[in-house]
Amino acid sequence: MPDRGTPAPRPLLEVEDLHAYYGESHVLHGMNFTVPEGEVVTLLGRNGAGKTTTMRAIMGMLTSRKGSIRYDGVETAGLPSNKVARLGIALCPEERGIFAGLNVRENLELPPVVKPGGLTLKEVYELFPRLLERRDSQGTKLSGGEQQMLAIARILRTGAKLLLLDEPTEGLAPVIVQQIGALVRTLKRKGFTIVLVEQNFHFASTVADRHYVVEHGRVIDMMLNEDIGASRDKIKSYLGI
Ligand SMILES: Nc1ncnc2c1ncn2[C@@H]1O[C@H](COP(=O)(O)OP(=O)(O)OP(=O)(O)O)[C@@H](O)[C@H]1O
Repeated sequence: MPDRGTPAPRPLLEVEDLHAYYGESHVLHGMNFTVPEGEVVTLLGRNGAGKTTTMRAIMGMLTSRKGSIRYDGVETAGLPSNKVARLGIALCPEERGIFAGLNVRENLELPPVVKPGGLTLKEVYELFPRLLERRDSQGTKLSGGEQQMLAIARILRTGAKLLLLDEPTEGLAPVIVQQIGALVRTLKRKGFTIVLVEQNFHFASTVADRHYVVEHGRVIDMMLNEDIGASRDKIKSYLGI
């Protein structure tokens, strides 16, 4: 939790005047935000605001982009996604990307280790006991919550330190959303830095240190989670809820 009495932690990710395009369509119009090391930061905003596109641009998955993205002081805006991954950034996409024909263990064995420090299978199973129980089940047989856990577990295998989680609670029952919340808090305690795209503001407020509000491809506001009580009406109007 940021404390105004102490200096802010150093920024791990700095996005500056980021523009991105799909063909002729100009989608990000100068995104600016900073992610301090060790924080959980959310990108909040309505459908189509540009949150997923921002994650994909950070990951190097969009070729048509301009502006600056610095990770740990290194400019990454011109790098392809495999090089971005090797610096220690991983994306868990909204569609989860589980290999349906492979079982849990095989899905966990697939990701390449890009940096030392990735979780071993044993460590993954300690963190996700449910995945141990389900280790021989095929991807298609998993519940939505189990799939989401597997998708997050997979990126923890890589050794990444900055985790980009795109709508991890989407379509999940409240009890599973709570489990994802507990997981996010555990990952923060373990020292990961997390950027979370969320439409579920209630969930976001239970895990995040700060929130950036995205509208029409720009960040239009930033709020510390500790101040969120006073900003509730403003947020409701931003999100149309
Ligand atoms: N592959 C694509 N080709 C063309 N336009 C796209 C593509 N993906 C997204 N867009 C457009 O870019 C804009 C931003 O989309 P983006 O998915 O980043 O928004 P979002 O804030 O993540 O919303 P959502 O929650 O709906 O995913 C939208 O207008 C969307 O229609």
